[in-house]
Amino acid sequence: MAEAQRIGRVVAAHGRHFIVALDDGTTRHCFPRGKKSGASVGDHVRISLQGSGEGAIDEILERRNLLYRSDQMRSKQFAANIDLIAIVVAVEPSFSEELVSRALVAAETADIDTLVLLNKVDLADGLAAARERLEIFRKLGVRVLEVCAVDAEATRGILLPELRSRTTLLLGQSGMGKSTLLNALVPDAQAATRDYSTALDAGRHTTTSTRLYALPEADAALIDSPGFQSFGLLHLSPGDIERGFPEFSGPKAHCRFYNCSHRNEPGCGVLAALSQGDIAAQRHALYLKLLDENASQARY
Ligand SMILES: Nc1nc2c(ncn2[C@@H]2O[C@H](COP(=O)(O)OP(=O)(O)OP(=O)(O)O)[C@@H](O)[C@H]2O)c(=O)[nH]1
Ligand SMILES: [Zn+2]
Repeated sequence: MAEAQRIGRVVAAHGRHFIVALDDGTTRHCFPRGKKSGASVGDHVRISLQGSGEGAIDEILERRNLLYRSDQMRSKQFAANIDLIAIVVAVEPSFSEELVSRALVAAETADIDTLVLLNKVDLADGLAAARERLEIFRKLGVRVLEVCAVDAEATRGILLPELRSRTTLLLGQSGMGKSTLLNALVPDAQAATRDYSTALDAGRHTTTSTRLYALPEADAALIDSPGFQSFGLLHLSPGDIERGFPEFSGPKAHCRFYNCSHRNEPGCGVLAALSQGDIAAQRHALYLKLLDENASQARY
C-alpha cells in the first residue's frame, strides 16, 4: 500500500535529522530518503508519513533562494525561502558596519528584502551616534526601524505588520538584543527550541542550530540562526558581487570598458563616483575585499 504523502516545511535540522512542520500544526521527525539530504531550514518538502511520528523526505520543492553561512572557513547552506532579512543592531554595544554591508550583499544577490532594526533606543546617550552610523545604509534605500526589545508589546506592534505573511531571517551580532527581540515576538521560542533539540538528539548543538518559528498571528515565520557570524559569500561570481552593490549600477554605465572591475581602470564611472563622494569609501573597500576573498578561494 502506498504511504500517505504530505507537504511540510523544515523547521529544524541536525545532520540527517529533520523536523518538518505540517499544515495541521503537527511536526514529524524526518530522514532523507537518499544518501544525500540537502534540505535546509525553511525548505518546503514532500514527505511520506511513517509510523510513530516519523517521515521520509522524498523531495525538496523548488526554492526561491538559499543562503549560506560561513562556518570555520567553509560555506554551509543554512536557510531557504527567505523573504526578508532583518538585521538587528543596537545603540550599544557598537555594531560592525561591515557585517551589515555583507548581509546586504547576500540579500541583494539572492533577491531578498532587507530591514535594519536599531534596538535599545531607550539608551538615549548613544542614540544620535548610532543613527548617524546607519545613515550610509539609509542612503542606499534600506529601511531602518527603531525598537526597544525589552518592551515586548511595543516591539510586536512595530514589527508584526512588517513580518506579515513573510519568512524573515533574524540576524544580529552578539549583544545586540536578538534573543530579547525573538522572545518578544515568539514568547514560547525557548520551549520550542528545547523540544526540537530533544527530538533531534542534538542537545549540545542547540546554541548553533538554525530554527524556524511560526508566528501564526501574522501568518509569518521567523528564522533564528544562533552563533551566526557572517554570510558565506564565496559562491558569488564577480558579477554577483557587483550586483550586491546597487549604488554602482548608475555610475558603472559610464565605465569606459564594458568588463571594468572598478578597481583601477581608467575612465571608471564607479571610481569617479567614489572620488566625488557619491559612493561611500567603506562600501567600495568591501567590494574589493569580497572580490579578493573569492579570487583567493578559486585557486584551491
Ligand atoms: N536597554 C536595553 N537593553 C536591551 C534591550 N534589548 C536587549 N537588551 C539587553 O541587551 C543585552 C543583550 O541582549 P540579548 O537579547 O541577550 O542579546 P543577543 O543579541 O541575543 O546576544 P547573544 O545572546 O550574545 O547572541 C541583555 O542584557 C538585554 O537585556 C533594549 O531594548 N534596551
Ligand atoms: Zn568601472
